[in-house]
Amino acid sequence: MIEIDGLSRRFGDVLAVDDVSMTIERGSITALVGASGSGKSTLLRMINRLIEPTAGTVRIDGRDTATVPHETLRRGMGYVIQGNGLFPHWTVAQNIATVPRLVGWPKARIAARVDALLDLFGLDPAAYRDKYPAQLSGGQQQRVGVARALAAEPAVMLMDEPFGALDPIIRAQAQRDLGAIQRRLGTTIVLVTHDMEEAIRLADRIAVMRAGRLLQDATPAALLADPAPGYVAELVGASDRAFRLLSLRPAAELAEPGTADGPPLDADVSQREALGALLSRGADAVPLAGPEPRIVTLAALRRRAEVPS
Ligand SMILES: Nc1ncnc2c1ncn2[C@@H]1O[C@H](COP(=O)(O)OP(=O)(O)OP(=O)(O)O)[C@@H](O)[C@H]1O
Repeated sequence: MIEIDGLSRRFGDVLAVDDVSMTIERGSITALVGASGSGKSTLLRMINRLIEPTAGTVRIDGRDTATVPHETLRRGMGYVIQGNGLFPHWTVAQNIATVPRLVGWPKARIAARVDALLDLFGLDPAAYRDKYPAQLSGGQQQRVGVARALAAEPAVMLMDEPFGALDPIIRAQAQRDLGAIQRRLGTTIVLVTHDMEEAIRLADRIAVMRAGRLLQDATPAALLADPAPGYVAELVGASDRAFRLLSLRPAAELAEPGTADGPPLDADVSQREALGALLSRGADAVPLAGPEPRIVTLAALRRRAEVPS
């Protein structure tokens, strides 16, 4: 668990982070969102003390990070930045092995870990371990960057716009990879992003920052259903809120007994996908695959999408 308490950082006249307190549960993904200059990166970098706070504390599993030597703290946390920061003259394997080597893992354990991570990220170890970063696509480089940050099995991973430079399709793939790996390894992830869709898709909690202050820290569903008035409500987007709410939940949740025309939708589609099918079929109800005949109706979706004004 990461406990941030009264954390501030001043740069000259600028209060980049202003008295932020929040708790990040172990094994969760927290997204920091907000406009450019709102203090997201500064807050992130104070967690591993790449930036020293002007005031306040960060405790990790109860231990004040001010009492931990910088080296130890940073090696214990993965850190990924936009553009991946791979060493160009090192092979993929050498890049991934950076921290395990520093902390003195035996060679065989490092080699096994490198191959396991390449596998995990869908890169064939035999084909990729000896390549140099310039021989990889941008998406592959980014995956190697994330693999490197995960190499020494850090309990905490800090990510600053990790997917910012990727095109939309590769970005979606990278987000799915990260979600799957996080669930498998139980890593605690703090992620800075400009992209609200990314935050909604990936995060267990979304922290919205503005001018250094934390305005709201909530689950995606709570943020969409009940955003703080003003900036957060604007950011969440009044017109998109209904769609975003529907994209979070499965259609099966709203299923009722009955039959309707047309091919059944897969049992695991989201409510948003069910709405899409209803609109494109011009129907009031669509069938949903399953052992019993069941349908999702436009009326049920409409009730679900209603957000208090
Ligand atoms: N090293 C520094 N020296 C002086 N000012 C800084 C420094 N780092 C950040 N700032 C200022 O602190 C404020 C917050 O910056 P920060 O990079 O944390 O914002 P951000 O929300 O991450 O922005 P972006 O999304 O553009 O990366 C900005 O006004 C920035 O100019």
